[in-house]
Amino acid sequence: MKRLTIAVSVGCPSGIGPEVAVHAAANAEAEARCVLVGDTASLWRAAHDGKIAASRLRVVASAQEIEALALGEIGVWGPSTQLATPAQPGAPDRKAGAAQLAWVNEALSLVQDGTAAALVTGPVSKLAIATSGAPGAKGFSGHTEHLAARLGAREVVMAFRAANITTALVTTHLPLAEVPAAVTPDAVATSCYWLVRLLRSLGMEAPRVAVAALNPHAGEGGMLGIEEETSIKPGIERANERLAADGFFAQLSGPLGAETAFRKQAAGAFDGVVAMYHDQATIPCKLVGFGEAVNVTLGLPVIRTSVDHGTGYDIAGTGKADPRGMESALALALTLAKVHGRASLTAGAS
Ligand SMILES: NC(=O)c1ccc[n+]([C@@H]2O[C@H](COP(=O)([O-])OP(=O)(O)OC[C@H]3O[C@@H](n4cnc5c(N)ncnc54)[C@H](O)[C@@H]3O)[C@@H](O)[C@H]2O)c1
Ligand SMILES: N[C@H](C(=O)O)[C@H](O)COP(=O)(O)O
Repeated sequence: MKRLTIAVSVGCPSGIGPEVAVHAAANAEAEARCVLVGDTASLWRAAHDGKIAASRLRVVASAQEIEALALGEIGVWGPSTQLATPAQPGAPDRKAGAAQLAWVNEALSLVQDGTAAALVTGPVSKLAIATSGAPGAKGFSGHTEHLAARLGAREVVMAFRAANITTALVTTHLPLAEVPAAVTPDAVATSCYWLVRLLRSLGMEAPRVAVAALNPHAGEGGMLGIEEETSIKPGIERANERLAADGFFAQLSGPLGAETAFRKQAAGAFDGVVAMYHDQATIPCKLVGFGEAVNVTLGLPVIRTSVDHGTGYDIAGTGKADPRGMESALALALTLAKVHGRASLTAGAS
């Protein structure tokens, strides 16, 4: 059996990231060799609290040591940045913000240098990172934007996959007031294109995709907004042209009222929905799949998935955190790595 290494940045050490990461790594498919990147003391405490034998955690410091991990062993990346003072569950310390960002970058490096096949990220505090003063942290608004900038990705699309909802966003971490201007034909086309690519990677040869409207009732013939005519319809046309040029077939429908698009997808009429803004996608997705939905970044030169939930400070260290989101994130990363190899869903690769 060929095993693939998945590098996992564990997220805020005062949140539920370390516990869900250790738990999910302990239950991961045999083909996934997990290497956790975070504060070692927090990881050992999470294993102890989660009743996972400490003997299953092994500190590794090189690609060779990772390769040598036995079935059932969980790698802990020894060169990870360490905290100067122990993290307190549920009591985030902004000083840990720099470490959270460092772990993302360190786990990414393992993918970039070929040691790992995919990156899975645990939940971070955006505020702690953005205010940490660490190089590259100012203005941190999420992994999606950070990874795109760090990797020089020309296009990046945030997507979520739950049991019966798969959705890609046209805009991500943006104040709502700035959304209409950001819903451009190009942005709509990019999101449609990458959602089709994701669905194809998951085995759908001719995905059926609904493109949501921005305005109530799809603009009601212009009475309730014009973006459907000025941006979304031209965006769908551009997406169809790009997909055809790349030899990909898909049925793009829309703009459809967002409520209709998601309701029909949940009922099986569509394989995916393109959403115009963050909460238009995350509310339905997390309503039906919270705790097990996966956040996946499309367009990067690496495979990156993540949990759909946040740092859960109110339950950190209590044993209440549901690890299924991290388990699903590991499983999707493994699936994509098997389909694409390390090269990921990059433009040009099919
Ligand atoms: N992938 C990420 O890095 C990511 C994702 C979402 C939010 N965040 C960040 O997390 C912080 C807190 O955000 P929030 O309060 O909006 O969302 P949250 O997901 O942390 O918490 C919302 C509620 O859901 C519960 N919850 C979350 N995960 C759970 C799990 N696995 N099992 C059981 N219950 C769970 C929490 O206890 C809380 O009551 C913010 O800083 C936000 O930016 C990070
Ligand atoms: N938008 C995500 C969610 O709602 O779950 C979350 O904020 C994390 O986003 P990044 O993957 O960009 O950090």
